[in-house]
Amino acid sequence: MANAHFLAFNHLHLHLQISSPLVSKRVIKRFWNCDIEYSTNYQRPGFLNMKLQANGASIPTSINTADSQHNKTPHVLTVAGSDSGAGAGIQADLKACAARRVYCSTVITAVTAQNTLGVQGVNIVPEEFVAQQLNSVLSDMHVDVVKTGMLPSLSVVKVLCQSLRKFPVKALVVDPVMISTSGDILAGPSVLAGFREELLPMADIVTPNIKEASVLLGDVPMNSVSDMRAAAKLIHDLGPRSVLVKGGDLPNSSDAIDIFFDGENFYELRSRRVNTRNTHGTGCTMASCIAAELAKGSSMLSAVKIAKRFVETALDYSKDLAIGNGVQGPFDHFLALKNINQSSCRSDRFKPNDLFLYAVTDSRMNRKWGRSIAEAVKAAVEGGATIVQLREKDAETKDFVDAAKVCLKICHSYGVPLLINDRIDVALACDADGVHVGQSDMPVHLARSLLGPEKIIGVSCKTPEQAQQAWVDGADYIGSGGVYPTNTKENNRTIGLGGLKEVCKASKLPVVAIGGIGLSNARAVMEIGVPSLKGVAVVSTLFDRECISTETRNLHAVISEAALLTQ
Ligand SMILES: Nc1ncnc2c1ncn2[C@@H]1O[C@H](COP(=O)(O)OP(=O)(O)O)[C@@H](O)[C@H]1O
Ligand SMILES: Cc1ncc(COP(=O)(O)O)c(N)n1
Ligand SMILES: [Mg+2]
Repeated sequence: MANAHFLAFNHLHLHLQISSPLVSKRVIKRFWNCDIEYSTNYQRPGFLNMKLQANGASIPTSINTADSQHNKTPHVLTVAGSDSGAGAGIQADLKACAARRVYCSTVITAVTAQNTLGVQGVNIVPEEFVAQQLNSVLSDMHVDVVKTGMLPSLSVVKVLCQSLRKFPVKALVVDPVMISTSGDILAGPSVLAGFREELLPMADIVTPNIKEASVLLGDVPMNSVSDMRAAAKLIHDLGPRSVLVKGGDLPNSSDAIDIFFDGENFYELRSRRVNTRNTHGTGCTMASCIAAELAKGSSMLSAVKIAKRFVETALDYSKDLAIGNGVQGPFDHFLALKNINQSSCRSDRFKPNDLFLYAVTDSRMNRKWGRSIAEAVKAAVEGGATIVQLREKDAETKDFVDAAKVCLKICHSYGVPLLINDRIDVALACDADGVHVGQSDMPVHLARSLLGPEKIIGVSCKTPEQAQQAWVDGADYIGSGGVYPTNTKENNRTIGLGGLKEVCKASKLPVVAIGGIGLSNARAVMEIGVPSLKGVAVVSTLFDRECISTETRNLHAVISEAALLTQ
């Protein structure tokens, strides 16, 4: 708030009221002969919306405090201890911030030897070195929000408060970590004075669990939601702008209930209690997630609600993870670990030769011959298809996802990748191996950011320019055609063998030829003699036939012979 320089009115009583979702307190400062009353906060990062009142007039004002260089990446600094088991502490904070898409820097206050059984050792970082880390980060990087976790000594608390006075930030989230859930002491009673007298009055929110709330208030009993409410009010009296008393460890409670108090109103935040042993690090994650949302510009209440929903979702997803042998395991912030199950995963990523005999399904043909998608796919892989693409233009989404899951199992049992045509959402929902997109479907670079680095992305290209672009955009292969006229795709320009050859020559990616290819012309296609051409893709040649597996075997024989001859 060094921005009061625009106040040129001398000898006036100025009343500045800045609309404030975060800060309810008003800070009064004296500049020259003016009394300026204001409260700070931002609705959007970098903007202060305020009302300036002078001599009965009221002027709404918005000050842009952003300095353009600094306003781009939301940034949380966590000041906390390291947990070698990586469920709590600095490691949880980094994961929570990354999952909430906020940059996180780290000042380490202690290194703990810790696992799912408990804390085996603590090594405190000397306070001068904590100060040095704080100075390194805060003097160089623009930090939006500071979040504190394990502060192992009074001197570390003091060093932190000094740094915060020297480098003010937009919000301070204090998780008053004192005792781990395993019962181990992470900060001794000497720290309490530092919390009460110095740190809490600077905090925008403090987030004790029930044990910590009890300790902060001199060991008051904490057995019920009404005890939590009373504690929230008393802790608020210690100076923080808001308080969240977390009830994860409340005895005999079928729901997970937290009490949020902003100095005026109480909010009882309730979620179902997830039945799991994997709750190590919930408190650290909660505080980091609140900090991350504040850094992005949320109001405090909304940040707390998002954080609670995030923890609940992550616990539910991770309820069966088996990491460590102790009573309390870590959870998965990225909701991704349990799908990495070796049996359902293909051992290799994409290989160009997977394109050799590429089967593309067609729902009309399956209807005509009275078969399900899964039956058609099974017959094609039995006959030797080396990759399958589900191209279901008129399927209902739910039916498509269900069928894709079944097809994925079938394909994987043969070591064959399964791709989905066009529908990134369906590919994500069934965890298919990848997608094939056309020039007017989802752009390849966006498909890549949605699907991640390991999925296969193919794109249809008719020209050398499109082939070059596919490479730049991060595709894995291109499909080029129609080589011959076809009924499967309306208004599809035929590029002929000449066009295919041009594309193959220009392509740094492997190519599969498509369009009107069958037993009679597959050999001519394979014989164009450009090394990037790896195979042929077919629809009617396999699926508009009585016996799919026989047709697949026959086509396999033809292209194998052609491949041998062109080697
Ligand atoms: N089993 C659970 N199911 C759902 N939410 C939980 C569970 N355990 C804890 N939480 C939530 O996780 C957050 C952290 O709370 P808590 O575990 O009490 O803190 P701490 O980890 O500091 O002891 C709170 O929002 C709490 O309600
Ligand atoms: C380094 C460190 N920081 C914080 C906690 C608290 O986490 P929890 O309350 O889930 O045990 C911890 N166990 N270790
Ligand atoms: Mg916990």
